[in-house]
Amino acid sequence: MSLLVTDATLADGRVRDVRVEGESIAAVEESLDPREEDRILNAAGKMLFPGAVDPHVHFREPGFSHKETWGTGSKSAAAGGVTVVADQPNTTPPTISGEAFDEKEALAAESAVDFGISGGVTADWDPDSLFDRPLFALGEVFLADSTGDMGIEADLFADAVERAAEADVTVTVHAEDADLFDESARERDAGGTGRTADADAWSQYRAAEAEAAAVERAVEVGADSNADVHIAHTSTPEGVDAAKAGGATCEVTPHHLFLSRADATELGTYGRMNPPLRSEERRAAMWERLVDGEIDAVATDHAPHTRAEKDVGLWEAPSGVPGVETMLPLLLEAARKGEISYERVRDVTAANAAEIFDLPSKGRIEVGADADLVLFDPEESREIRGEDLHSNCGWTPFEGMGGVFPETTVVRGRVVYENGSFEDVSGENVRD
Ligand SMILES: NC(=O)N[C@@H](CC(=O)O)C(=O)O
Ligand SMILES: [Zn+2]
Ligand SMILES: [Zn+2]
Repeated sequence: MSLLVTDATLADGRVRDVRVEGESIAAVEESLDPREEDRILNAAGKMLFPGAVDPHVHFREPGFSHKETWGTGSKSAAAGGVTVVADQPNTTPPTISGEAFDEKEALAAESAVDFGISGGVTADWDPDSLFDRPLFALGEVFLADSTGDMGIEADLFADAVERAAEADVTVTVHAEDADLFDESARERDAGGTGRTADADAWSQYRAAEAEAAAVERAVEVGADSNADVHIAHTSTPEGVDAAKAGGATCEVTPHHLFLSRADATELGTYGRMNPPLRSEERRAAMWERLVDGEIDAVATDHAPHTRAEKDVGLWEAPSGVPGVETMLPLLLEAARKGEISYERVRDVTAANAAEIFDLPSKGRIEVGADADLVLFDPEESREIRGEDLHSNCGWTPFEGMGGVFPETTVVRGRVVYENGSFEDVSGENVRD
């Protein structure tokens, strides 16, 4: 199969024709002649980006198919322009052994987009069999409990980092120090359930200081073993600065860029996640660090839970929000408004994660790269609505905000999504 995308505007403003042969990009030229067998995608007036690489999703299988499946999660990814996802280990069973990895990989055959599977660490892990598998990364390694209660002790963390360094696998870290959580915040909870709860008490509880302290520890341990450390979902400028000072890479989620404690009261438990929403001032500082180039990548931490699970009190509700379908749309909307450049959006959603996680064929529109592509009309902004999205959870914390959504998403040369419809194709493990 061959595909010819004509007159596409690239992130840097160049207008190009792009020819796809098989799974790869074969040519990027000012003008290419169509061949008889070509499927033509007329991109006049539209922009073409490399498919986004999201190194942090929770697609919930095995164990929690009522929240999300590889089928629904990956469709949500494709409809949002994400062509590679990396799944996290807090499933049931947790991905802490070779056997658990194999079980998850079999389920991931349902994925509409390419995927990676990361291995986790608990006191019961089996590093020998786990490192025998093609891990996307070791992590997220939980320094404090989050969904799945996989928080680990300092000694085990140091052992795990050493093992990962020996295996040349990047370690991704959920960096919060539970010793610095403010237990007194529980008393300041005003009550209520679901939307009527006030998630600000959650932000007070999992205090901002707890992040930088844990990041500092993680980068120190990483330096001792000469390991590659990547800090997951940094939510504070202090956390980012500690990561960069320690030589680590880091990511930020869309919810820490586009939401803050100012939204927590309205969101209620639907705004409860780890790390929690931060002050408006810290949110703005994160945005600055993203635009400046200090934050390496945007990753969604797509963590769906059902409405029934969220419609309880603040301290009983599970942590996490969905986001894989709205990351690129929110960033493209910000670019449309001139708040960030298209080139920077391209880099933080695709090229940088591909580089950090060693995916040389992903994340760029160049001859020889995988033909993972997203086509969109940069002026076509619409309201984000939970009911329009494809995640099984059916809600979004970004309800009512503007987004520029993909029209067409291509994974290794195959159109997987076009104007609301999916084609029945399956993704592959990026490490196979
Ligand atoms: N971020 C969250 O609040 N929740 C995540 C786990 C995690 O990434 O910590 C989940 O799996 O639900
Ligand atoms: Zn986490
Ligand atoms: Zn996560």
